[in-house]
Amino acid sequence: MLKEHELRGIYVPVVTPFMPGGELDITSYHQHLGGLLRHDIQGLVLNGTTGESPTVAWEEVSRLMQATLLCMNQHQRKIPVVIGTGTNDTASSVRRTAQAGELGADAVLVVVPYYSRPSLEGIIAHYRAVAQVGVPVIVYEIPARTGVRIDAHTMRTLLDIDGVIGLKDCSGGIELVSDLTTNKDCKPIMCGEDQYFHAMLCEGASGGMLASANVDTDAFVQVYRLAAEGQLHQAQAAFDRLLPLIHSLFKESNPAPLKWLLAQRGILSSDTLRLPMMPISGTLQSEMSALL
Ligand SMILES: O=C(O)C1=N[C@H](C(=O)O)C[C@H](O)C1
Repeated sequence: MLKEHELRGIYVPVVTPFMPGGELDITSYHQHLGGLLRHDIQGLVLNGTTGESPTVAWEEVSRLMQATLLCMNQHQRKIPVVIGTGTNDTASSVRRTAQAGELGADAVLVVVPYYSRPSLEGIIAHYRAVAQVGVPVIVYEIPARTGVRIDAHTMRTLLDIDGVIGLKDCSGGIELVSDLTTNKDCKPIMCGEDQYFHAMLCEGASGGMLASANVDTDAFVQVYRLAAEGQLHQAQAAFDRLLPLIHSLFKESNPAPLKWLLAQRGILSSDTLRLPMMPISGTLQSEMSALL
């Protein structure tokens, strides 16, 4: 089970590869994961937004986890695996969290319940119920996708829940992390907003769960390492070199640009997404060809 102090460094939210017909492509998954494990990353996230959780069935999450454990075994590299289990139904999130624990997850990533616009009391009760399962919980705040914004006061209440070990912050800026880290005992905050990675590290984030790290993994590891060593200017310079990549990867909905790039590089056999997600536009393809 993941401890608070292990929530640091680069965690890669892995893409879920599909065949052109939409079936899970475990061969591409193995190939991609094998490549990621060669880098000094601290963890993996399965079934996150980048893993297309809305269209991946739980039985497929289980196959992805089995493939992950096998691949780590083959590469003799065991790192923590976080599984996305959050939904907008508390009972289903609790059930999935228990199942993730049985599959061997070290922690679960639980998105703020979306769509039904629950009250803050409802959101707190949701996290209390999920945390009671006993698998460490990482709160996932992403208001642009959920339609609910958690203020710093409520976030402190969520982080105070026993069994919640930290936060993945995709709140759209650095205000939340700078507010929360004024408390030196704050639980770890992982940046999930790729373009603010360096800025969030400067504000006290402990690392990042970054879709872009599927691509230039070593460069993200280097930014983290330099910042952790206090070499903030060098970290900034290294991060600035990554910005064109990050901007391209988020010009259309993640993970469509990322899958296109990985397929062009021959890491995935196809850039297939499941509807309603669509492959990237021709305009973005031409623009991103420069990244090849
Ligand atoms: O996979 C995730 O979870 C991530 N989600 C964010 C998003 O797609 O908005 C981006 C982040 O890099 C990883």
